[in-house]
Amino acid sequence: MTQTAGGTSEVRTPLDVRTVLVPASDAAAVGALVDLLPAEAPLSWLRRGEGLVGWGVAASVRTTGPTRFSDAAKWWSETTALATVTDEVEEPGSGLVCFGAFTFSDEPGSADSVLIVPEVIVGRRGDLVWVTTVGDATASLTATTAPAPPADLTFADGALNGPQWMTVVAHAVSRIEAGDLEKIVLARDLIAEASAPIDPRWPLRRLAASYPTCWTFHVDGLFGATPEMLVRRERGLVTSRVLAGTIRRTGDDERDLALAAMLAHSSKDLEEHEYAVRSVAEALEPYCSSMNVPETPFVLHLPNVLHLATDVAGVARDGESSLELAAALHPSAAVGGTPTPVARALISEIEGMDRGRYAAPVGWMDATGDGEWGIALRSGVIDGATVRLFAGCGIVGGSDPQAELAESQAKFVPVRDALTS
Ligand SMILES: C=C(O[C@@H]1C=C(C(=O)O)C=C[C@H]1O)C(=O)O
Repeated sequence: MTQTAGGTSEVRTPLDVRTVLVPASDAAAVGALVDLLPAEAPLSWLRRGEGLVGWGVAASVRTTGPTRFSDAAKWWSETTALATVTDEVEEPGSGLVCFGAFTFSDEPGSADSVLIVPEVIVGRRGDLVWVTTVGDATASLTATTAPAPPADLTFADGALNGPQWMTVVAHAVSRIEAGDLEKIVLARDLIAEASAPIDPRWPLRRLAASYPTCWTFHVDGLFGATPEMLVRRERGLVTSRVLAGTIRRTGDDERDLALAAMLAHSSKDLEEHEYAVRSVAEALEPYCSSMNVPETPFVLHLPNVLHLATDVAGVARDGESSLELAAALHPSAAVGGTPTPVARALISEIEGMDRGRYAAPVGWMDATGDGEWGIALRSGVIDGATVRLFAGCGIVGGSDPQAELAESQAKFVPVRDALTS
């Protein structure tokens, strides 16, 4: 049952949902959740082996344009209100759950936004493992056959080549220095082409293994391992992990530690970071009764890069769902810029490509509205034998186009390596 929100009213079939706990004796025998996924339309949200995987489509909705979040949220309220749910687990992520991915832009473009209710979901949190089925679906908890690697993969420039993109970055710097705006995030794309359709489980398994501290996702062709949590709502607690400010790792631990110290004191990176934190704190404030916004960022170590990071936390004031909070936060200055409207307009004017679902909320939500929405970074979109990869960089006054190009290369590494090695 796929619907287009805002269209004609259709008769909705109420969903019959059942969540059962996998007995502790069997839970240990369920291996990595990512290994349970079938090749056909797998859904994934995993970190350190915990999270949710799903498959099959019990219901879905597609939305576009400036009302894409509110249309999806309305559909979810209606869907949850109609459903019959038996849930013996009652953890965030048990019972009725949807996965979702949204477009970056308000402009209708090549991609749309989507919420999908899988027929089967398997969740793991600590020692708990549960299975949710919708309707007559049955769940198999055995590993599926291993996916094959992409065949004969080649990479090519996307919309702009490196020198063209550096010209765009230089133009943005001149606009910042002229006082038009303070920060803009500019992205670029690469196109990977295989000789046969690509099985998303290949990069997913590799990303989950190589980037355990990131959230490894796949929703409707969009996949990646993001280090950035736009918003999580769990039983009244709202948290967000804001990243901005990046240094490439060298592979030499001692040099990387020195780089981490440099990053923590780099005024350019601290400025870029401050804009991102402020945008999240200001957007969350109306929805929280109290908030904690640390004054100083920490350095997040990933295998390819180091980031300045700040964990913002708040207590939810009212009943806004995690998706409504994500809509209020998107796009934060970590992926848009400051001021947001000027940065968004300049992105569409000079970036030269359609971001699709890159740099927009991706994640899941349950019937209570609890959920996690990451920012779809370190990501790609699979379409048959083609993958479009994305990477972007925060630009402030004084940013060097050559250094930003190198930073974007480092941000392509997770998906690039996951496809090839
Ligand atoms: C835009 C991306 O990353 C964002 C930009 C960063 C930066 O410019 O330092 C760091 C983390 C992310 O917030 C990306 O990975 O594509």
